[in-house]
Amino acid sequence: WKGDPQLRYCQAILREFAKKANAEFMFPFMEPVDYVALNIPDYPKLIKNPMDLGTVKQKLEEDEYENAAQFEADVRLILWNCFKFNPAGTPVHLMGRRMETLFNTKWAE
Ligand SMILES: Cc1ccc(Nc2c(-c3ccc(O)cc3)nc3c(C)cccn23)cc1
Repeated sequence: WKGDPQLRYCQAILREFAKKANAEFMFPFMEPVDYVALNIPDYPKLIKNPMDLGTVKQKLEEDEYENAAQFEADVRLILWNCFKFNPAGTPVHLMGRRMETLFNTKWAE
């Protein structure tokens, strides 16, 4: 991925997501949803394709993305899962909206 400027930009976006200044709304998406710890046993019934930014970072570093579109699809999967499970207006849904806005802004650059 180091050769592909688009994938290099994906890494810059992950660094932006990981900034302490963004942690207040990024934390639910940084690691896989631990539905046991969070006491949401229905999660795996509802969300068939879990995704999180830790997994995205690992896939990028292990060259699993052929192009930036595949990276974008995984980031949007994180958001769709969030909006599907967390109803509109709930704290985590609102955090997802803030992540979505940040991503759309950086992705459009
Ligand atoms: C009872 C209840 C209700 C909602 C939640 N959501 C939630 C999620 C979450 C993230 C992405 C996602 O696709 C689904 C859920 N992550 C969290 C965290 C880190 C702390 C607290 C709540 N969290 C947890 C428990």
